[in-house]
Amino acid sequence: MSATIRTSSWGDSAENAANGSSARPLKPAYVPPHLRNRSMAPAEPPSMVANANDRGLGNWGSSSNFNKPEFGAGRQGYGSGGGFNNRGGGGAVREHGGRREVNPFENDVNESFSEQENTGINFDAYDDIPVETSGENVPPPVNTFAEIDLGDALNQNIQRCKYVKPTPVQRYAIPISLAGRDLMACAQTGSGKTAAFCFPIISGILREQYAQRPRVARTAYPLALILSPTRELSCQIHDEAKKFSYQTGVKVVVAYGGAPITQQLRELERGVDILVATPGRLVDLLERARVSLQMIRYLALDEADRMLDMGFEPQIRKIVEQMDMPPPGMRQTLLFSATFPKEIQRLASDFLASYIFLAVGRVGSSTDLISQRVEYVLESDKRSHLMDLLHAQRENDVNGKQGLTLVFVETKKGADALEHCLCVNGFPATCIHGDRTQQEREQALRSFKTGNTPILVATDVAARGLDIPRVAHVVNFDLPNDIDDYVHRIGRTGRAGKMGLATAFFNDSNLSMAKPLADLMQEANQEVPAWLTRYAARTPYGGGSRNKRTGGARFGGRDVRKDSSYNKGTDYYGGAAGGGGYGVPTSYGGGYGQGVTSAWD
Ligand SMILES: Nc1ncnc2c1ncn2[C@@H]1O[C@H](COP(=O)(O)OP(=O)(O)OP(=O)(O)O)[C@@H](O)[C@H]1O
Repeated sequence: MSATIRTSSWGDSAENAANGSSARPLKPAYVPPHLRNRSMAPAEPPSMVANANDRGLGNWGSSSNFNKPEFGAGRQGYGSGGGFNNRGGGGAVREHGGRREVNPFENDVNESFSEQENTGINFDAYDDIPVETSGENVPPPVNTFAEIDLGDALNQNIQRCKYVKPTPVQRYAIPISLAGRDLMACAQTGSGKTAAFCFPIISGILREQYAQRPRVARTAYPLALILSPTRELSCQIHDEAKKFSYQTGVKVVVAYGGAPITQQLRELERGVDILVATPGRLVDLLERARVSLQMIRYLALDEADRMLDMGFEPQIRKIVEQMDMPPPGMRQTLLFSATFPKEIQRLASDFLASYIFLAVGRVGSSTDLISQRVEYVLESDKRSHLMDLLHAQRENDVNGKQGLTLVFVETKKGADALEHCLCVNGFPATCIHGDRTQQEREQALRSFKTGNTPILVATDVAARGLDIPRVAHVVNFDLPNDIDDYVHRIGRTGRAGKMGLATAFFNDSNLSMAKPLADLMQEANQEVPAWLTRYAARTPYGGGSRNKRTGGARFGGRDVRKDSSYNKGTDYYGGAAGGGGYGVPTSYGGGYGQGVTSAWD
């Protein structure tokens, strides 16, 4: 027997709210495994959410405390951070446009390292972590933040963040960057790369006496530019950078597409030292001459391999090479990612001068922290299988503090459809993808983060960089076509010392992923099902043509300059790929050519 319910999808409920109707087609409700084949009363209609922007917990068990900001709220009363030095020039950064600086720690609900919940990163586990550095005169790593002279104000903010020790990537990357060297850094997801590039930039800005910036009306002259592929990630980096630079006088501004440009222009006019941006919006600002890159001293590309992938490469080249940014050698360039395919490394060398290559960790994921499972699920069974998993999760929830579940699908339509299906079956879900308005995207993410809707269905727009505490489970409902994308997706859990679970649904449409997936799992000491090993043996290496990696060097964990074939006959740092473009017939989501609206940006 199936119960019928009325429901409303996210988009529709807004529309319905407008026209006073909420009628939807009738759908059978999900029946949990233990109630199947039983005569039963119609399932309780899920308490669907009235508000189009708030999918609420509905009947999601007893997880009533999802919404509570339990940690760190109201932390304040810190003394003035002072300043590293009295930096001259710069101008606009001291006063924050004459406004009082908001305490970014005030509403800090990041529980990652709270005493109650977390023992913090298990640093001992990292003691034997393999680290590879190459390049000339590599500065030695440090063991503590105290060993590095970051300045009082920044040190105080590090304490406010409750960072006790530097993570392995920070131990190596910060001294390298502070020594003024260009860096290509590869370290696993959730291992603290954001701070690894933010600390040296902030410290450097505080330390240096930069020449007076030009005074051209309505044009901003940032000293540092941090580029990232998605709006949400740029916002996150901006939030982090604001914490790190609190009371230092360093001004951080974010610019990204999909949001009104006027507000961003106003912020820029008030002065900016560090500009965090997505490429599309930045190009717009440059073309309007509202931003000049003439004074850039630091360029950081987060998710650098994605930024130099064919979707973004033309825009990145335009920003870095064709506008007024100082060339390599005159600026410091920092590239970070958890994955660095060799062909991207080659391309990246165009943007670097005498760089140091750093690889921290064994494989391109948080390895032991993430339990990886792969299950054979027919396309037609995926939905019911997912609901079984979610149901079991709910049943096993002993303390009412269910973790969050992130479900990755291939297409935007697929995301909408799955979200709808979950909601009508009583699983509080929301979704994020490139066809949603920016407001909807931000609202969905907020609702997920707070636990109000503990299931987020997402396309690859949420695959990289997002640091969402309490993501306990990542489900690859549709496997990606590229193993690196898999690495980034599962990296949304098992972050910063926490354990996580990743489940992948595999079927015959994923044959090209059999071998890379089996290899990756094996390297991460995960149990590889015998059937997957058989598939892997039968199928040639696939996993995305842009990402063939030779020699077993996982996640590009090897400096491409060491390859005998590297750049034969040309200058070591001259860039092997020349004009870029490495002819990749990819079908990965999100990439876009010049002038095309992006799901990412
Ligand atoms: N030294 C530290 N001590 C404790 N926590 C830290 C430290 N450095 C960073 N963190 C925390 O670790 C978490 C992950 O950091 P971050 O988002 O920078 O990871 P990432 O390496 O950039 O991951 P991804 O590859 O997914 O982008 C964040 O919540 C951050 O606040």
